[in-house]
Amino acid sequence: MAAPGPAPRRVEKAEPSDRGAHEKVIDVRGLNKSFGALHAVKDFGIVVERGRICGFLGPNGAGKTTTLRMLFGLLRPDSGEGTVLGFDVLKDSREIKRRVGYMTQRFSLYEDLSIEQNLTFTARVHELDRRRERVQAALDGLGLTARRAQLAGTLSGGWKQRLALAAATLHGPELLLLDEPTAGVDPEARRTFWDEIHGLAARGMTVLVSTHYMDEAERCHEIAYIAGGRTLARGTADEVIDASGLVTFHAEGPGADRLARELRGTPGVEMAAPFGTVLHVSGRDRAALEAAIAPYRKSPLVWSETRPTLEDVFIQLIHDREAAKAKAEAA
Ligand SMILES: Nc1ncnc2c1ncn2[C@@H]1O[C@H](COP(=O)(O)OP(=O)(O)OP(=O)(O)O)[C@@H](O)[C@H]1O
Repeated sequence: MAAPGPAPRRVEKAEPSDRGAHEKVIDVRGLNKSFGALHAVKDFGIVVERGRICGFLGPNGAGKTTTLRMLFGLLRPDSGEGTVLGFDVLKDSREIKRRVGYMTQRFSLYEDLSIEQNLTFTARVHELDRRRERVQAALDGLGLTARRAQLAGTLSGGWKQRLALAAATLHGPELLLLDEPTAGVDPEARRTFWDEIHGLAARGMTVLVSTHYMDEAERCHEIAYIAGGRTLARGTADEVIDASGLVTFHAEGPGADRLARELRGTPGVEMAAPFGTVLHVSGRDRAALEAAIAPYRKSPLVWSETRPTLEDVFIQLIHDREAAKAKAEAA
């Protein structure tokens, strides 16, 4: 498929040989996308360097899929600028698609084709050379050579996702955009999938992966958290936790988990949530928080200060957003 007119040039001058670890594989700013009256993505910007795994988090409807689709060139941003793999994100969608692997939220392969047929079909769609060789390498990589004739629809959820990953990487992309790749997959299969992601990143693949799982967020080199189309937090997990300014105490002992309701709404307590039999209580005003929990700091409960988790921070971010929204509506 020849593109009409002159071939797009990478905006950055770097050639493959001199592209180092700090190359900005994704470098976009001010991306906006609306669907009618709904402003789904607002002034989105992100830089992800080569070989990094960036987790993309946020509540349902936050704008993650829309952003991934814009970065892949499937959806044209209404405004914004920047590059993906050095190509202009607004103008060079064809070049970007050739070099990026995209795994959609739903299993998008053919369930009534065999594993091998799915991979061969994908190789044809990408007009790849050495198809047989590439498909064989993918089958070997998956450990599925013996089961090459098995229908994809008969695979377990975890294996389906690994097959989808093999299909998404068959054309040798430099960047992977993964949209909730392990949703509904059991913990062991998720772990295997993540080991593969880390293996790919160690070999120079850059990955932007959306997820709702906190353990997966913690397995990323860095994260971006968005809600209502806006980026609310960005950095490594430690940086995001530090920037939150949250102070967290946890209480253990009989009935600790049941204190959550009592403490919610008390001045100084911005979040109170049970985790099993343990209670997490967080706030940003240490003095007010300590005053709020003081009446309960007695036997048989054992209290200690703990580092906030990413989940504590994300819950906090959502509360802040809802409070700001309520205030704006009331004004
Ligand atoms: N093609 C479309 N037409 C109209 N509205 C859309 C379209 N695609 C997405 N939206 C809306 O844009 C908002 C953002 O959706 P998006 O799928 O990007 O969120 P998300 O963060 O990926 O959510 P989830 O975690 O549930 O997958 C939602 O309100 C969604 O309903």
